Formats: sequence, C-alpha cells, structure tokens
Amino acid sequence: MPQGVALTEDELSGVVARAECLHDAAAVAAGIERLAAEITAKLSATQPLVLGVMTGAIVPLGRLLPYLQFPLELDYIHATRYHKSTIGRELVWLARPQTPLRGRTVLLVDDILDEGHTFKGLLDACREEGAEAVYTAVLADKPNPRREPGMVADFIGVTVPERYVFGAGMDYKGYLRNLDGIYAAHRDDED
Ligand SMILES: O=P(O)(O)OC[C@H]1O[C@H](OP(=O)(O)OP(=O)(O)O)[C@H](O)[C@@H]1O
Ligand code: HPA
Repeated sequence: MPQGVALTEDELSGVVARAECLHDAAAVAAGIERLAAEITAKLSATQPLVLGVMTGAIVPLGRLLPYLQFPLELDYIHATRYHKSTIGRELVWLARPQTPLRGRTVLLVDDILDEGHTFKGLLDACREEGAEAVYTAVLADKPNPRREPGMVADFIGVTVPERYVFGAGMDYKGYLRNLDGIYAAHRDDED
C-alpha cells in the first residue's frame, strides 16, 4: 500500500461493490440542472456572492456554475466537521471568505445537508459579517431526525435517505468524491 494512504484499493473497491446506487450519473446531472434553474429564477438579479463550502462543494459547484448565466462573484469558505470520517464532530474553521459579505446576497453551495450543523455555523457567520441575505444550495438533502431545528436548504438537487452516502463530491473517509453517481454505503461500511 502506498505510504500515507488510509484505505487500500481493494478496501475501496469493496466499499463500492457493497454500496447501493441511489442516483446514477444521469440523475445527478438532472439534479444539477434543477438546482441551476431554481437558483437562476430566484437570484439572477441579485449579483450574488457564491461561496463554495470546501471540500465537498468542488464537484457540485463546478458543475453548477456553467449553468448560472448571470453576474455573480465566486469565493469559498472552508469549515469541516467530519474530518475524513463518517461521524460529524465540532465545526472547525479552516478558511473564511476573503470577499466582504456586507450588504451582499450570499449563496452557500455544498454537497450535502445532513444534521445541519455546518450550515447553521456558516449561516450565522455570514449574517455576523453583514450579509443582507443568505441562501443555501445542496446537491443532496438528507432529511435527518437529528437535523438542526429549522435548517432547510433553499435549493435542493436530489434527496437521499438516512444512510452514509458518497460520490458526486461527497466523500467516503476522504475518498470516492470522484464517482459520477451517488451511493449509499453498506451498513457494515458505515463506521
Ligand atoms: O449537515 P452536517 O451534518 O453538518 O454535514 C454536512 C457537511 O458535512 C460535509 O463536510 P465535511 O465536514 O465532511 O467536510 P468536506 O466538505 O471536506 O467533506 C459536507 O460537505 C457538509 O459540509
Ligand atoms: O452522508 C454523508 N456523506 C458524505 N459526507 C457527509 N457529510 C455529512 N453527511 C455525509
């Protein structure tokens, strides 16, 4: 096994083989297009500041942007609470946006809304920085009974069940973000 690598190729192919495909590549593409249409209808006149929530936003945001054909600015924000694991912990800030938020319409884009603690922390931070309005867009919404009260995304690509999911930007222990579909890990692979 190459140095510094946490999971072997065999372990990863086992995780994928045991997983259930929830949304194939075509369904993910349709979800991205739906997000784009709804975001355009709501925000195209606001010159929004689009903030990708690293790292998971890279794939959905990169796929979404070419569909957003109106003036916008792009920046990123980096906060994490899963740390390459399947269990969320406290929110750790790694980078705040460099673009001033005061008076702006902000669109936070992320791969998944799960328990909602990440968005809660980010929304609070954007409001504290003086954003005029903050919207949230996620590729995957996972309705979770442990969801932060009141936390609902404004724009949703697809819905996933209460399972650990990966692919289309979402990681399994730091891997598998690059799969083109969305998969639910087998229960035996969830921890
Ligand atoms: O709704 P929550 O339960 O807070 O979970 C959602 C967050 O968890 C993941 O981030 P993670 O901390 O794994 O970092 P990552 O973006 O590097 O995957 C995901 O990208 C969301 O930002
Ligand atoms: O189910 C998930 N998959 C990947 N990342 C996540 N972050 C929160 N929940 C998840």
